[in-house]
Amino acid sequence: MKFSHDFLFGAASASYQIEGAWNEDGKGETNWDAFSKIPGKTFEGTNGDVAIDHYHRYKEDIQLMAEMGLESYRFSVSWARILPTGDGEINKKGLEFYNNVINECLKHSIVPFVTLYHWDLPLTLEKDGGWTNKRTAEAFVKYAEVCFRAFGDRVKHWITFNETVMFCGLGYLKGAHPPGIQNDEKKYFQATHYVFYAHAKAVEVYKNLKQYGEIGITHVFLPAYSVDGQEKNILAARHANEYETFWYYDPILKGEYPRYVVDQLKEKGWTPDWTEEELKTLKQNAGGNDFIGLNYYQPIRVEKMEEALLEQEHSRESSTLAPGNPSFDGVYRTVKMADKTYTKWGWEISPQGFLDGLHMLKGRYGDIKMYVTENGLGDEDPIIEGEIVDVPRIKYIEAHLKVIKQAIAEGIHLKGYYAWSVIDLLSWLNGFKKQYGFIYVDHQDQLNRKKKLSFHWYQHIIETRGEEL
Ligand SMILES: C[C@@]1(C(=O)O)OC[C@H]2O[C@@H](O)[C@H](O)[C@@H](O)[C@H]2O1
Repeated sequence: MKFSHDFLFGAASASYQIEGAWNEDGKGETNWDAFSKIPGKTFEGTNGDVAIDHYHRYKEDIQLMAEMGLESYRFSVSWARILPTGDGEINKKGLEFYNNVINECLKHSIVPFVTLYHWDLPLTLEKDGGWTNKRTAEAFVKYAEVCFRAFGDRVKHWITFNETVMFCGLGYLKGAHPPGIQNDEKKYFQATHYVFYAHAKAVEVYKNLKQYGEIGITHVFLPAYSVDGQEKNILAARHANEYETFWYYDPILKGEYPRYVVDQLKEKGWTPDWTEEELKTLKQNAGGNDFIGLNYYQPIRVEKMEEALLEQEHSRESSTLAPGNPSFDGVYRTVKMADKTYTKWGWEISPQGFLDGLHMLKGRYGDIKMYVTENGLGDEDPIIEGEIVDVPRIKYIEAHLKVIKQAIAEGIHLKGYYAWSVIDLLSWLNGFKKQYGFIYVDHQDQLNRKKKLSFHWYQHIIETRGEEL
């Protein structure tokens, strides 16, 4: 059986990780431009000043995507190229660049799928409290409207935010991302709330513009499973799902926060300073979501933590989502299990975990349309006689596409798959060491691009619409 004709085979990237040109053509400075230059913050001091120079090589890159037969390209807009100070004057050169990228996609019949926020925040706003300040939420809504009006005649698929749990969790709990704050639960929950509020307002603005495209949000999908059948560990997995999944999906799809978490935040003094108007906005716009984007890489296996949580000193290494770490509140820890398989970065490889998780989501949220907006293998690809023979990536993606096909057959409303990433790019915490792409970038030879084995494999899958999977 083939994937249906309206299922999109895509691949993804993000502005800070590919563009470079960090201070060109009027672009404002971002939190990542500044944070990445603080000694010790990034792997081997890597940063996005040049990245893979997509800003100047986007035509070549999109041409390669066309050769792969890519049906859709998910990329993000750098807010600071459009509004250099976050909520001030529009930078026309910024609009011009993304118009060129969109037009280049359409020239090759590639559907642009645009993420408005993939972690690079204008520095002016970061310095003014970032996502813990409502000003940032209000500035985001203005920025989103500028993008809708500038690109919405050609862009019909919009993602507001990428992986809120990552930029809020790493920004305010682990300190591995800007603003580099550790263990501040109150700020963490406040930031997530203002992101959800900004999302709901952006949905409202988009629907009022009547551009008749679709809008949603992309979350990490990290289904938690108990390590065994013990009641205490089953409850620990429930706790993990409440904080890592339902806290993120409920306010978007139900328009209200999960009671389980709200009650506990109240006890601990972590409740966001929200207003009735903000909560009403979430409720009123929940129905406006056309889809939810899932970034699935792995499930987590959890057990109850018995010992008290000591104040955690986090590091970049302890922030790369490998198992064996306690949850921020010390209720559970993630566990690496002997009978599972893992990537070089310790992420479990579990297509079955994805399938089971999809049914959990459908059980809680009904028949909401879903896209897999990221899935892929972070690896150090083998090079044999000058060829990048990334067979592990082919096996990883093949296994997940098989499960996606099965999920659709079992009634899950999945309408697209975006591999992370279309091309090797800068990893926030792993520099250029952790590769995800179908296209190799040679940092020893002028960032020249080279097709990997997986490029040809994915080209065949798209051509045959996955019939043989
Ligand atoms: C943490 C990490 C990684 O480096 O493996 O997860 C997978 C992927 O998620 C994306 O949303 C990030 O933009 C990209 O940089 C990757 O980040």
